[in-house]
Amino acid sequence: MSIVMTGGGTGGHLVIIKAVKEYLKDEELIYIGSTKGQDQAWFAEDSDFAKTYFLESRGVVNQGLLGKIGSLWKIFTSALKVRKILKAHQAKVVFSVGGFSAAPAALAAKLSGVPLVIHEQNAALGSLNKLLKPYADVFISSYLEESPVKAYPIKQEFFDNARIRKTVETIIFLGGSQGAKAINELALSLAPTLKERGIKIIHQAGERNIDEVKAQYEKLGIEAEVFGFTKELANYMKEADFAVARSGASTLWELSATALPALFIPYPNAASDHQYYNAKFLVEKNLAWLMRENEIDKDKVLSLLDEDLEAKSRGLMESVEKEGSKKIAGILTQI
Ligand SMILES: CC(=O)N[C@H]1[C@@H](OP(=O)(O)OP(=O)(O)OC[C@H]2O[C@@H](n3ccc(=O)[nH]c3=O)[C@H](O)[C@@H]2O)O[C@H](CO)[C@@H](O)[C@@H]1O
Repeated sequence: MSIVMTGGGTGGHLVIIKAVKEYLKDEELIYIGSTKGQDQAWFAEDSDFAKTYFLESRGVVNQGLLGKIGSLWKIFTSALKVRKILKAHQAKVVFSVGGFSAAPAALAAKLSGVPLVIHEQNAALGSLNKLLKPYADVFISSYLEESPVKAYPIKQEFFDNARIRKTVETIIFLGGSQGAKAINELALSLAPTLKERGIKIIHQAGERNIDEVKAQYEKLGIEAEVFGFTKELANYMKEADFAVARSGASTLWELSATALPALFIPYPNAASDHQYYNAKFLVEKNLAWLMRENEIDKDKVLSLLDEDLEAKSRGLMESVEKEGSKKIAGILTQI
Protein backbone atom coordinates (compact mmCIF):
# COMPACT_ATOMS: atom_id res chain seq x y z
CA MET A 1 0.00 0.00 0.00
CA SER A 2 1.40 3.39 -0.89
CA ILE A 3 0.69 7.06 -0.28
CA VAL A 4 0.49 9.04 -3.52
CA MET A 5 1.44 12.72 -3.34
CA THR A 6 0.55 15.05 -6.17
CA GLY A 7 0.52 18.69 -7.19
CA GLY A 8 2.99 21.47 -7.67
CA GLY A 9 3.95 23.75 -10.48
CA THR A 10 5.39 26.35 -8.10
CA GLY A 11 7.44 26.22 -4.90
CA GLY A 12 4.43 27.37 -2.84
CA HIS A 13 2.71 24.03 -3.56
CA LEU A 14 5.77 21.73 -3.62
CA VAL A 15 7.08 22.92 -0.26
CA ILE A 16 4.00 21.36 1.43
CA ILE A 17 4.80 17.91 0.02
CA LYS A 18 8.43 18.33 1.04
CA ALA A 19 7.44 19.19 4.62
CA VAL A 20 4.81 16.45 5.04
CA LYS A 21 6.91 13.62 3.60
CA GLU A 22 9.49 14.14 6.36
CA TYR A 23 6.96 12.48 8.68
CA LEU A 24 6.23 9.58 6.32
CA LYS A 25 9.63 7.88 6.31
CA ASP A 26 8.13 4.42 6.97
CA GLU A 27 5.65 4.61 4.11
CA GLU A 28 5.99 3.81 0.42
CA LEU A 29 5.65 7.20 -1.24
CA ILE A 30 4.82 7.88 -4.89
CA TYR A 31 4.92 11.35 -6.45
CA ILE A 32 2.90 12.35 -9.49
CA GLY A 33 3.63 15.76 -10.96
CA SER A 34 3.86 17.53 -14.27
CA THR A 35 6.53 17.79 -16.97
CA LYS A 36 5.96 21.57 -16.70
CA GLY A 37 6.80 23.91 -13.81
CA GLN A 38 9.25 23.08 -11.03
CA ASP A 39 8.05 19.55 -10.17
CA GLN A 40 10.94 17.67 -11.79
CA ALA A 41 13.57 20.01 -10.37
CA TRP A 42 12.23 19.39 -6.85
CA PHE A 43 11.50 15.67 -6.88
CA ALA A 44 12.91 13.79 -9.92
CA GLU A 45 16.04 12.79 -7.95
CA ASP A 46 14.41 12.57 -4.50
CA SER A 47 15.06 9.12 -3.05
CA ASP A 48 12.26 9.48 -0.47
CA PHE A 49 9.92 8.51 -3.30
CA ALA A 50 9.79 4.86 -4.35
CA LYS A 51 8.75 6.15 -7.78
CA THR A 52 8.04 9.51 -9.41
CA TYR A 53 5.89 10.19 -12.48
CA PHE A 54 5.83 13.41 -14.49
CA LEU A 55 2.86 13.68 -16.79
CA GLU A 56 1.98 16.20 -19.43
CA SER A 57 -0.58 18.60 -18.01
CA ARG A 58 -1.23 22.30 -18.18
CA GLY A 59 -3.42 24.92 -16.57
CA VAL A 60 -7.05 25.32 -17.57
CA VAL A 61 -7.65 28.89 -16.37
CA ASN A 62 -6.46 31.92 -18.38
CA GLN A 63 -7.05 30.19 -21.72
CA GLY A 64 -9.51 30.57 -24.59
CA LEU A 65 -12.28 28.02 -25.11
CA LEU A 66 -10.23 25.80 -27.43
CA GLY A 67 -7.25 25.92 -25.08
CA LYS A 68 -9.52 25.00 -22.16
CA ILE A 69 -10.97 22.02 -24.02
CA GLY A 70 -7.45 20.88 -24.99
CA SER A 71 -6.23 21.12 -21.38
CA LEU A 72 -9.27 19.31 -20.01
CA TRP A 73 -8.79 16.52 -22.56
CA LYS A 74 -5.14 16.19 -21.54
CA ILE A 75 -6.12 16.00 -17.86
CA PHE A 76 -8.71 13.34 -18.63
CA THR A 77 -6.32 11.12 -20.65
CA SER A 78 -3.61 11.56 -17.98
CA ALA A 79 -6.14 10.63 -15.29
CA LEU A 80 -6.80 7.35 -17.08
CA LYS A 81 -3.04 6.63 -17.01
CA VAL A 82 -2.90 7.55 -13.31
CA ARG A 83 -5.68 5.08 -12.53
CA LYS A 84 -3.30 2.33 -13.64
CA ILE A 85 -0.49 3.82 -11.54
CA LEU A 86 -2.74 3.92 -8.46
CA LYS A 87 -3.66 0.30 -9.01
CA ALA A 88 -0.06 -0.83 -9.62
CA HIS A 89 1.11 0.80 -6.36
CA GLN A 90 -2.02 -0.14 -4.38
CA ALA A 91 -2.60 3.49 -3.44
CA LYS A 92 -4.37 3.87 -0.10
CA VAL A 93 -4.72 7.65 -0.37
CA VAL A 94 -3.95 10.50 -2.78
CA PHE A 95 -2.68 13.70 -1.16
CA SER A 96 -3.07 16.76 -3.38
CA VAL A 97 -1.53 20.18 -2.76
CA GLY A 98 -3.22 21.71 -5.81
CA GLY A 99 -1.78 23.52 -8.80
CA PHE A 100 -2.29 22.33 -12.36
CA SER A 101 -0.05 19.29 -11.94
CA ALA A 102 -2.46 17.86 -9.34
CA ALA A 103 -5.45 17.52 -11.65
CA PRO A 104 -4.85 14.05 -13.23
CA ALA A 105 -4.06 12.24 -9.97
CA ALA A 106 -6.85 13.97 -8.01
CA LEU A 107 -9.35 13.04 -10.71
CA ALA A 108 -7.97 9.49 -10.91
CA ALA A 109 -8.41 9.12 -7.14
CA LYS A 110 -12.10 9.90 -7.49
CA LEU A 111 -12.48 7.61 -10.52
CA SER A 112 -10.74 4.76 -8.63
CA GLY A 113 -12.46 5.18 -5.28
CA VAL A 114 -9.17 6.03 -3.52
CA PRO A 115 -9.58 8.59 -0.68
CA LEU A 116 -8.54 12.12 -1.65
CA VAL A 117 -6.95 14.48 0.89
CA ILE A 118 -6.43 18.08 -0.23
CA HIS A 119 -4.24 20.80 1.29
CA GLU A 120 -5.08 24.37 0.28
CA GLN A 121 -2.37 26.92 1.07
CA ASN A 122 -4.32 30.13 0.65
CA ALA A 123 -7.44 31.81 2.05
CA ALA A 124 -8.92 32.16 -1.46
CA LEU A 125 -9.14 28.69 -3.00
CA GLY A 126 -7.06 27.76 -6.05
CA SER A 127 -9.27 26.92 -9.03
CA LEU A 128 -8.61 23.15 -8.96
CA ASN A 129 -9.18 22.95 -5.21
CA LYS A 130 -12.40 24.94 -5.53
CA LEU A 131 -13.63 22.40 -8.08
CA LEU A 132 -12.55 19.36 -6.06
CA LYS A 133 -13.41 20.51 -2.53
CA PRO A 134 -16.89 18.92 -2.51
CA TYR A 135 -15.35 15.58 -3.54
CA ALA A 136 -12.42 15.56 -1.11
CA ASP A 137 -12.54 13.06 1.75
CA VAL A 138 -10.50 15.49 3.85
CA PHE A 139 -9.96 19.18 3.03
CA ILE A 140 -7.20 20.92 4.98
CA SER A 141 -6.90 24.70 5.18
CA SER A 142 -5.44 26.84 7.95
CA TYR A 143 -8.15 29.42 7.29
CA LEU A 144 -11.21 27.19 7.74
CA GLU A 145 -12.79 26.58 11.11
CA GLU A 146 -13.92 23.09 10.08
CA SER A 147 -10.44 21.99 8.89
CA PRO A 148 -9.13 18.97 10.82
CA VAL A 149 -5.65 20.59 10.84
CA LYS A 150 -5.28 24.33 11.22
CA ALA A 151 -1.50 24.45 11.69
CA TYR A 152 0.27 25.43 8.47
CA PRO A 153 3.16 23.09 7.59
CA ILE A 154 6.21 25.27 8.22
CA LYS A 155 9.54 24.42 9.82
CA GLN A 156 9.67 24.05 13.61
CA GLU A 157 12.57 26.55 13.82
CA PHE A 158 10.14 29.45 13.28
CA PHE A 159 8.23 28.42 16.43
CA ASP A 160 11.50 27.89 18.31
CA ASN A 161 12.47 31.47 17.43
CA ALA A 162 9.26 33.02 18.77
CA ARG A 163 9.54 35.85 21.30
CA ILE A 164 7.30 38.69 22.47
CA ARG A 165 8.05 42.07 20.84
CA LYS A 166 7.51 45.33 22.70
CA THR A 167 9.42 48.04 20.85
CA VAL A 168 11.00 48.26 17.41
CA GLU A 169 14.76 48.06 17.40
CA THR A 170 14.97 46.17 14.10
CA ILE A 171 12.59 46.19 11.14
CA ILE A 172 12.52 43.65 8.31
CA PHE A 173 11.22 44.26 4.77
CA LEU A 174 10.33 41.08 2.87
CA GLY A 175 9.58 41.10 -0.84
CA GLY A 176 8.98 37.33 -1.02
CA SER A 177 10.67 34.82 -3.28
CA GLN A 178 10.56 37.19 -6.28
CA GLY A 179 11.17 40.45 -4.42
CA ALA A 180 8.65 43.33 -4.49
CA LYS A 181 9.30 46.70 -6.08
CA ALA A 182 6.64 48.48 -4.01
CA ILE A 183 8.10 47.19 -0.74
CA ASN A 184 11.61 48.15 -1.87
CA GLU A 185 10.45 51.70 -2.60
CA LEU A 186 8.62 51.95 0.72
CA ALA A 187 11.68 50.74 2.61
CA LEU A 188 13.94 53.27 0.92
CA SER A 189 11.51 56.13 1.56
CA LEU A 190 11.27 55.21 5.26
CA ALA A 191 15.00 54.57 5.70
CA PRO A 192 16.05 58.14 6.69
CA THR A 193 13.39 58.30 9.44
CA LEU A 194 14.23 54.80 10.63
CA LYS A 195 17.89 55.81 10.83
CA GLU A 196 16.98 58.90 12.88
CA ARG A 197 15.06 56.69 15.27
CA GLY A 198 18.00 54.29 15.57
CA ILE A 199 16.10 51.38 14.01
CA LYS A 200 18.16 48.74 12.22
CA ILE A 201 16.97 47.75 8.72
CA ILE A 202 16.98 44.22 7.30
CA HIS A 203 15.79 44.14 3.71
CA GLN A 204 15.15 41.17 1.39
CA ALA A 205 14.96 42.95 -1.94
CA GLY A 206 14.78 40.09 -4.48
CA GLU A 207 17.59 38.92 -6.78
CA ARG A 208 16.36 41.12 -9.65
CA ASN A 209 16.54 44.36 -7.68
CA ILE A 210 19.35 43.79 -5.25
CA ASP A 211 22.04 45.92 -6.96
CA GLU A 212 19.75 48.89 -7.42
CA VAL A 213 18.45 48.76 -3.84
CA LYS A 214 21.97 48.48 -2.40
CA ALA A 215 23.06 51.50 -4.47
CA GLN A 216 20.10 53.53 -3.16
CA TYR A 217 21.00 52.81 0.48
CA GLU A 218 24.59 53.86 -0.25
CA LYS A 219 23.37 57.05 -1.86
CA LEU A 220 21.32 57.79 1.27
CA GLY A 221 24.35 57.02 3.44
CA ILE A 222 22.37 54.42 5.35
CA GLU A 223 23.76 51.11 6.49
CA ALA A 224 21.23 48.33 6.03
CA GLU A 225 21.46 44.56 5.84
CA VAL A 226 20.30 44.05 2.24
CA PHE A 227 20.16 40.80 0.26
CA GLY A 228 18.33 39.31 -2.71
CA PHE A 229 17.38 35.91 -1.29
CA THR A 230 18.70 34.10 1.78
CA LYS A 231 18.52 30.64 3.31
CA GLU A 232 18.76 32.27 6.75
CA LEU A 233 15.37 33.94 6.77
CA ALA A 234 14.30 32.31 10.03
CA ASN A 235 17.21 33.98 11.83
CA TYR A 236 16.47 37.36 10.30
CA MET A 237 12.81 37.05 11.34
CA LYS A 238 13.96 36.16 14.85
CA GLU A 239 16.04 39.33 15.07
CA ALA A 240 13.30 41.64 13.79
CA ASP A 241 10.63 43.35 15.90
CA PHE A 242 8.36 44.44 13.06
CA ALA A 243 7.89 43.17 9.48
CA VAL A 244 6.61 44.70 6.27
CA ALA A 245 5.93 41.80 3.94
CA ARG A 246 4.05 40.20 1.06
CA SER A 247 1.41 37.74 2.26
CA GLY A 248 2.31 34.56 0.40
CA ALA A 249 1.11 31.69 2.59
CA SER A 250 4.47 30.41 3.82
CA THR A 251 5.80 33.86 4.66
CA LEU A 252 2.61 34.78 6.51
CA TRP A 253 2.64 31.65 8.68
CA GLU A 254 6.39 31.82 9.29
CA LEU A 255 6.08 35.41 10.55
CA SER A 256 3.10 34.38 12.68
CA ALA A 257 4.96 31.40 14.18
CA THR A 258 7.83 33.76 15.06
CA ALA A 259 5.25 35.99 16.85
CA LEU A 260 6.55 38.86 14.74
CA PRO A 261 3.97 41.66 14.28
CA ALA A 262 3.57 42.45 10.58
CA LEU A 263 2.10 44.87 8.09
CA PHE A 264 1.14 42.92 4.97
CA ILE A 265 1.17 44.48 1.51
CA PRO A 266 -0.31 41.72 -0.68
CA TYR A 267 0.95 40.99 -4.19
CA PRO A 268 -1.90 42.61 -6.15
CA ASN A 269 -1.84 40.18 -9.10
CA ALA A 270 -2.00 36.93 -7.15
CA ALA A 271 -4.69 34.54 -8.44
CA SER A 272 -8.12 35.39 -6.95
CA ASP A 273 -6.31 38.08 -4.93
CA HIS A 274 -5.38 35.32 -2.47
CA GLN A 275 -2.55 37.24 -0.78
CA TYR A 276 -5.08 39.89 0.27
CA TYR A 277 -7.39 37.25 1.76
CA ASN A 278 -4.48 35.51 3.51
CA ALA A 279 -3.62 38.76 5.30
CA LYS A 280 -7.28 39.65 5.91
CA PHE A 281 -7.68 36.38 7.82
CA LEU A 282 -5.12 37.56 10.41
CA VAL A 283 -6.35 41.17 10.42
CA GLU A 284 -9.88 40.02 11.28
CA LYS A 285 -8.44 38.25 14.31
CA ASN A 286 -6.61 41.47 15.22
CA LEU A 287 -3.25 39.76 14.65
CA ALA A 288 -1.79 41.85 11.80
CA TRP A 289 -2.13 44.99 9.68
CA LEU A 290 -2.90 45.20 5.99
CA MET A 291 -2.36 47.85 3.31
CA ARG A 292 -3.13 47.60 -0.39
CA GLU A 293 -0.11 48.28 -2.62
CA ASN A 294 -1.89 51.21 -4.30
CA GLU A 295 -2.76 52.71 -0.90
CA ILE A 296 0.69 52.68 0.68
CA ASP A 297 0.89 55.56 3.14
CA LYS A 298 4.36 56.17 4.55
CA ASP A 299 3.17 58.04 7.64
CA LYS A 300 0.63 55.37 8.48
CA VAL A 301 3.34 52.73 8.26
CA LEU A 302 5.53 54.75 10.66
CA SER A 303 2.63 55.18 13.08
CA LEU A 304 2.25 51.39 13.31
CA LEU A 305 5.69 51.16 14.89
CA ASP A 306 4.24 52.90 17.96
CA GLU A 307 1.18 50.64 18.22
CA ASP A 308 0.77 47.95 20.88
CA LEU A 309 3.15 45.38 19.41
CA GLU A 310 3.07 43.27 22.52
CA ALA A 311 -0.66 42.57 22.09
CA LYS A 312 -0.13 41.42 18.48
CA SER A 313 2.93 39.37 19.35
CA ARG A 314 1.23 37.68 22.30
CA GLY A 315 -1.92 37.06 20.26
CA LEU A 316 0.12 35.30 17.57
CA MET A 317 1.99 33.19 20.09
CA GLU A 318 -1.24 32.09 21.75
CA SER A 319 -3.25 31.35 18.62
CA VAL A 320 -0.95 29.90 15.96
CA GLU A 321 -1.10 26.11 16.02
CA LYS A 322 2.01 23.95 15.66
CA GLU A 323 3.13 20.73 13.98
CA GLY A 324 1.14 21.08 10.75
CA SER A 325 3.31 18.64 8.76
CA LYS A 326 3.14 15.96 11.44
CA LYS A 327 -0.63 16.29 11.82
CA ILE A 328 -1.23 16.12 8.06
CA ALA A 329 1.06 13.06 7.82
CA GLY A 330 -1.00 11.50 10.62
CA ILE A 331 -4.18 11.92 8.58
CA LEU A 332 -2.54 10.30 5.53
CA THR A 333 -1.38 7.24 7.44
CA GLN A 334 -4.61 6.74 9.35
CA ILE A 335 -7.17 7.25 6.59
C1 LIG B 1 3.67 35.62 -5.98
C2 LIG B 1 2.79 34.47 -5.66
O1 LIG B 1 1.77 34.21 -6.30
N1 LIG B 1 3.18 33.77 -4.60
C3 LIG B 1 2.44 32.61 -4.13
C4 LIG B 1 3.40 31.46 -3.93
O2 LIG B 1 4.28 31.90 -2.97
P1 LIG B 1 5.81 32.06 -2.82
O3 LIG B 1 6.36 30.69 -2.81
O4 LIG B 1 6.33 33.09 -3.72
O5 LIG B 1 5.69 32.77 -1.37
P2 LIG B 1 5.51 32.15 0.06
O6 LIG B 1 5.40 33.29 0.98
O7 LIG B 1 4.42 31.13 0.13
O8 LIG B 1 6.90 31.41 0.25
C5 LIG B 1 8.12 32.05 0.15
C6 LIG B 1 9.12 31.15 0.83
O9 LIG B 1 10.43 31.58 0.50
C7 LIG B 1 11.18 31.73 1.67
N2 LIG B 1 12.20 32.77 1.47
C8 LIG B 1 11.85 34.00 1.00
C9 LIG B 1 12.82 34.96 0.84
C10 LIG B 1 14.16 34.67 1.18
O10 LIG B 1 15.08 35.47 1.05
N3 LIG B 1 14.45 33.45 1.65
C11 LIG B 1 13.50 32.49 1.81
O11 LIG B 1 13.83 31.38 2.25
C12 LIG B 1 10.20 32.08 2.76
O12 LIG B 1 10.74 31.74 4.02
C13 LIG B 1 9.00 31.23 2.35
O13 LIG B 1 9.10 29.94 2.90
O14 LIG B 1 2.69 30.35 -3.39
C14 LIG B 1 2.06 30.60 -2.12
C15 LIG B 1 1.38 29.33 -1.67
O15 LIG B 1 0.45 28.92 -2.61
C16 LIG B 1 1.06 31.75 -2.26
O16 LIG B 1 0.48 32.03 -0.99
C17 LIG B 1 1.79 32.96 -2.78
O17 LIG B 1 0.91 34.01 -2.90
